Amino acid sequence: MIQVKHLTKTFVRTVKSGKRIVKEDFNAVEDVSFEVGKGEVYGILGPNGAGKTTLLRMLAGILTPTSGEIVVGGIEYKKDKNQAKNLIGYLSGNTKLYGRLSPREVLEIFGGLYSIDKATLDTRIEEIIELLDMRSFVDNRIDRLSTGQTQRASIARCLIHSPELYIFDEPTLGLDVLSSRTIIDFMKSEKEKGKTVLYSTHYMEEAEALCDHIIMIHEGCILAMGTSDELKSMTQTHNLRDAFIQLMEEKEVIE
Ligand SMILES: Nc1ncnc2c1ncn2[C@@H]1O[C@H](COP(=O)(O)OP(=O)(O)OP(=O)(O)O)[C@@H](O)[C@H]1O
Repeated sequence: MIQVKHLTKTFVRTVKSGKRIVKEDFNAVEDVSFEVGKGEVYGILGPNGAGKTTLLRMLAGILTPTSGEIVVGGIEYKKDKNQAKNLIGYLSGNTKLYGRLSPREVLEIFGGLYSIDKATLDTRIEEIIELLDMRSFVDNRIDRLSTGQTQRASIARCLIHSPELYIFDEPTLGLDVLSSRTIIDFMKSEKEKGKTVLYSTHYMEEAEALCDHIIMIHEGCILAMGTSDELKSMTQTHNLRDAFIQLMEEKEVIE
């Protein structure tokens, strides 16, 4: 469903060198390659600043890579980015919804942006309300919703055009167990329908339970990737947290 080949993003950062402040290039994402098949759930794990958001923003077509290639559903970004982006539902880490509207009104506006006809849109909105358990708050103002309800409304907005690939940046960050559960169940049910999910998280136990494959990244590079069992056996650990710490320590020793 998505192929990522040698993806790199270089930013400029400011560093102090003696008494001088100098600018230098650094790679927030460096030579990252992987492939996610249809109907798979891939988790991207990494500490703060590892490059997860930068990577997902490039995959969602929001940020232009410095080098490398992205192919979504057989369509190369370089050839037709808009067509490729139509296959994607992207949830950013800082999605803001208009507080005075209700989730239903947001969905109607986004449906209009995708030129979905009224009857199809009404049916789609009903499906999404069921899927994300939004019935009790779908007609309330967004600025009066709880954090978990607001997050579900943000996810709902990404679903309106029935994308094939979900790219979610920390969808369960800061949510209680019940709100997280709704979103995790949603990702599982979409996988069963053949949809593909690529998402970032800091929650190792969640990734262990949900993901078919895990990509561990550190300082922009892939540390390791595989199933949770493969990562644990490769590091001779019993959980992903220990596997990750071990892989980071090994990398630091090599450097
Ligand atoms: N537009 C930008 N310009 C310069 N540097 C940037 C820019 N965006 C991100 N960075 C830097 O790139 C690195 C990776 O940031 P990124 O937000 O991708 O990490 P992350 O893994 O998502 O972190 P977190 O888990 O804290 O959200 C960081 O050092 C960050 O400061």
